Amino acid sequence: MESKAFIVEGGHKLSGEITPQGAKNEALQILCAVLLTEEKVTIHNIPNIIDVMKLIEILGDLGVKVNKLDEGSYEFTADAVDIHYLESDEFAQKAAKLRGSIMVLGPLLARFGFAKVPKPGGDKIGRRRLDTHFLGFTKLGASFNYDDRSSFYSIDAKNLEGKYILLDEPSVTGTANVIMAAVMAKGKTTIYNAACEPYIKQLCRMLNRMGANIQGAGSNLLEIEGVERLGGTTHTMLPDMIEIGSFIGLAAMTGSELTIKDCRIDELGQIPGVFQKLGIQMEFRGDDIYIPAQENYKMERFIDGSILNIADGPWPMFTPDLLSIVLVASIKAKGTVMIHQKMFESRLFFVDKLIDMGAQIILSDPHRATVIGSNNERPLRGISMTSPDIRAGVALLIAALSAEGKSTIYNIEQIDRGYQFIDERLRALGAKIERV
Ligand SMILES: CC(=O)N[C@H]1[C@@H](OP(=O)(O)OP(=O)(O)OC[C@H]2O[C@@H](n3ccc(=O)[nH]c3=O)[C@H](O)[C@@H]2O)O[C@H](CO)[C@@H](O)[C@@H]1O
Ligand SMILES: C=C(OP(=O)(O)O)C(=O)O
Repeated sequence: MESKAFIVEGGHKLSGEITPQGAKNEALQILCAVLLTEEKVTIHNIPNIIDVMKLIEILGDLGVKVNKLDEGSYEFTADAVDIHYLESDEFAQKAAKLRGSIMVLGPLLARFGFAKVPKPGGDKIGRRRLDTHFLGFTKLGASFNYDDRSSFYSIDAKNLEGKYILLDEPSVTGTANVIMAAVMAKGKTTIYNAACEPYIKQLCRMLNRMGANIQGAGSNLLEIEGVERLGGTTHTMLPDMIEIGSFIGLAAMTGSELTIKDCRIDELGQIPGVFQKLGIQMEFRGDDIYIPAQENYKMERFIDGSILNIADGPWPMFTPDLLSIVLVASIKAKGTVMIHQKMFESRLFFVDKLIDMGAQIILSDPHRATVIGSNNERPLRGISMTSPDIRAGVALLIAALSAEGKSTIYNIEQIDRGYQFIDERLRALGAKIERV
């Protein structure tokens, strides 16, 4: 995709049904896990987004046979991995473009005793340290080196041995990496303070189907009994919960009646409840979320009458990836809310664009923004803006679709990194978006 901007004509109501794509952050883990076996792994519901396609390309370059079966369905066979590819300039360039590339480390270490990656890419949303990954690998017996000049992290180990590992923080990609390193280690590994997102649960389920022995999936205490080898399997990605949350925010801000199909509501944790706290009505119809057209909605207060505060935290707390969407959805509500982004320090700066559009927001510091909702009395106005990161990008797109007049959003590669054909899918609901 060569395009650079979306031109959005705001103020149109959307309506209809939309089906979420497969989960981006699950896909990045699951794709790396195909490196753990020389047998065929079939994966369904793979989202067609930039980050995922880049990772598939890297797997292919590493020698994994990639066979596309259908839209979103692929077979992978890692029976001839060329570990020397990790030394190439091409790998350095490609792997540095996405966050997910860091998760080739665990499986390559488990299978080949060596791995390296450049400093990974992903959103520039504050410091994104990787200590947890290397703390885990070194506990299992690997030696670790960081080359400051080339920005390459490398690890190697003749043998990995199961250990008790208390993670310093429940890092999502860190937990996935340590699990993948531990599944074929000798003996028992216990990971405490593990991340427990549905993504990690899905990864554990997949690995168990491949022959691993992991107990505790979905909790913060994982017990892994090492096995000799893993075999092939078939895996289907969950619907992307961040897309689901984004569509709830979109429906609310544009006053649209939308049905979000096949949501796996059982795996959404706090997500629907947080949007309901903003006053957004929704109905669960089987596994669909129905959102009626709402001109007005009123934020709740806490039981003692104090002002609402919505903060992120490691799962099962509210995911940081949806705070930008919650923030934008609160602009139209009646009431006041403090949005507290605890985990990242540069994810709220996009609010200056919302302020330019007419929103009443006070950015108190890099972590906290207070939104004084308009009760739908002061519509936003369209402006030109640049998308700083994936979720802020979609938050700005939602704001633009709800605004009076025309907006231009630049740097939409950020949005395409994580939302599949978003312009096309929203046009089908009646949105006026042009890709230029
Ligand atoms: C490819 C991928 O899957 N990316 C996701 C993954 O990134 P990623 O795995 O990189 O994020 P981590 O879970 O490692 O940490 C995210 C940030 O939160 C901080 N932190 C973490 C735990 C904690 O208890 N306290 C704390 O402050 C970390 O220091 C870091 O700054 O998880 C993040 C947190 O859900 C999401 O935003 C990213 O979309
Ligand atoms: C921050 C995100 O992605 P990444 O970790 O790939 O930068 C995200 O998905 O919101």
